[in-house]
This record gives sequence, C-alpha cells and structure tokens, in this order.
Amino acid sequence: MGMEKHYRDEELSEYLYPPEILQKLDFTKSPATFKPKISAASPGEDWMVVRPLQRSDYDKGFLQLLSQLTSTGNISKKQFDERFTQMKMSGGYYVTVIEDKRLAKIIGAATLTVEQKFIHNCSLRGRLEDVVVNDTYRGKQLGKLIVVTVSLLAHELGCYKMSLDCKDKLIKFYESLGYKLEAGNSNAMNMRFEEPS
Ligand SMILES: CC(=O)SCCNC(=O)CCNC(=O)[C@H](O)C(C)(C)COP(=O)(O)OP(=O)(O)OC[C@H]1O[C@@H](n2cnc3c(N)ncnc32)[C@H](O)[C@@H]1OP(=O)(O)O
Repeated sequence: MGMEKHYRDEELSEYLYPPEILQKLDFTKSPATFKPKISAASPGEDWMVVRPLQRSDYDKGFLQLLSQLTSTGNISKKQFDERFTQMKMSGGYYVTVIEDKRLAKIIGAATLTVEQKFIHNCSLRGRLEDVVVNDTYRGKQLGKLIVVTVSLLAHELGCYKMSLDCKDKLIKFYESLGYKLEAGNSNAMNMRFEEPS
C-alpha cells in the first residue's frame, strides 16, 4: 500500500514494441487457411485489433486471460508495470494481443521471444509462448490469427526458426499453421526447481 505511481495517458498507451511491424505482415506467406480471410492488419471485425501489449492492458483483463492458460498468481499493477518495463528495456519480448474494443477487453494473446545466438552466424531463434484465446471467443479463427501473427513476426525479425512446446491434442492445430514434429528431435524435457506460484 502507499505510493502508487500515476501514469499519464501517453504512458498507459505505451506499446511493448512498435506496432507498425504488424501491419506489414504478409499472411499469404503462411500455410494456414483462413475462411473468411483475415490478417493482423484486417482481423475481420472493426471492433477487433491485433497489437503489441500496452501498459493499460492490466486494466483490460490481460492477466485474467492468461489465467485461462495457467496460474498467474496475484499480480499487482506495480509488478505488472515493472515487468513491462524490464521486458521493453531488455528487448526480444513480443507479447501480442487481440482486443475487443467494444468492451476494452483483451480476448487473445501470444508471445514471441527472440533468443540471440552465436551459432548459425549469430542467428536469432524464436519461441512461441503463452498462446490463449478467451473461452467465449474460441473456434472463430482467433487462435490461428494470433499464432500466425507472431510466427510471421519471427520471420520478419530474421529468426531462422520458431519453436514451441504443446500438449499432444494441439499438435494438429499447430501443424495446420506450419509447425512440424521433427523425427528424432521432438522431445520436450524440463527440470522443475519449484512449483510455480
Ligand atoms: C505454445 C503454447 O502456448 S500451447 C498452449 C495453447 N493454449 C491453451 O491450451 C490455452 C487454452 N486454449 C485456447 O486458448 C484455445 O483453445 C487455442 C488458443 C488453443 C485455440 O484458439 P481458437 O481461437 O479456438 O482456435 P481457432 O478457432 O483458430 O481454431 C483453429 C483450429 O484448431 C482446432 N483447435 C482449436 N483448439 C483445439 C484444441 N484444444 N484441441 C484440438 N483442436 C483444437 C480448431 O478445431 C480449428 O480447426 P479448424 O480450422 O479445422 O476448424
């Protein structure tokens, strides 16, 4: 309790990364089929927008949406702000969302993280993380839309490949978007240090 930081409007609308890059993604480059055709620049409804995460998304249900994916814990506005600032300063975090502007609510999200490598001539590798669509909006192509958006973004940023971990039942979903199980090289292994809170 106590000192709460007050943000000006331009700070609240601050993007995690420049939004212009999403407008030029070429959806014809994706193997995904959209019926009807939609893209990040034209998501099919005038009340819908695909854009980078904003500071104000704390108040637009972004964390409530993530809690449909996994446990988020009780994150305060201050914690959210600090993490947003750290992600922005460090670079390589492309948290991307779909907003229903009628309700000022975040209804879909996916994150691309870009890892810097020495191998492959100082290459970049993308990882797809934290994909989720609000349960009342599922089955309307929004999952495809947000995953294809960040996958094309990875390509646009120069990543040589993009990887993900998922449950068996989602393999078909991701295959339809261009991801492949590579024979002899598709084992996800984890070492757990503590229960995530
Ligand atoms: C890398 C990761 O983050 S993996 C974690 C993925 N996230 C989760 O599991 C969180 C809970 N689930 C969700 O949020 C959603 O179900 C998502 C994101 C997986 C899919 O979102 P939707 O908006 O429903 O997907 P969308 O409408 O684009 O469906 C695309 C296709 O995948 C299929 N599909 C979607 N979800 C599932 C599922 N859970 N199981 C099997 N098939 C599925 C759909 O039937 C559809 O097929 P079609 O094109 O032949 O009709």
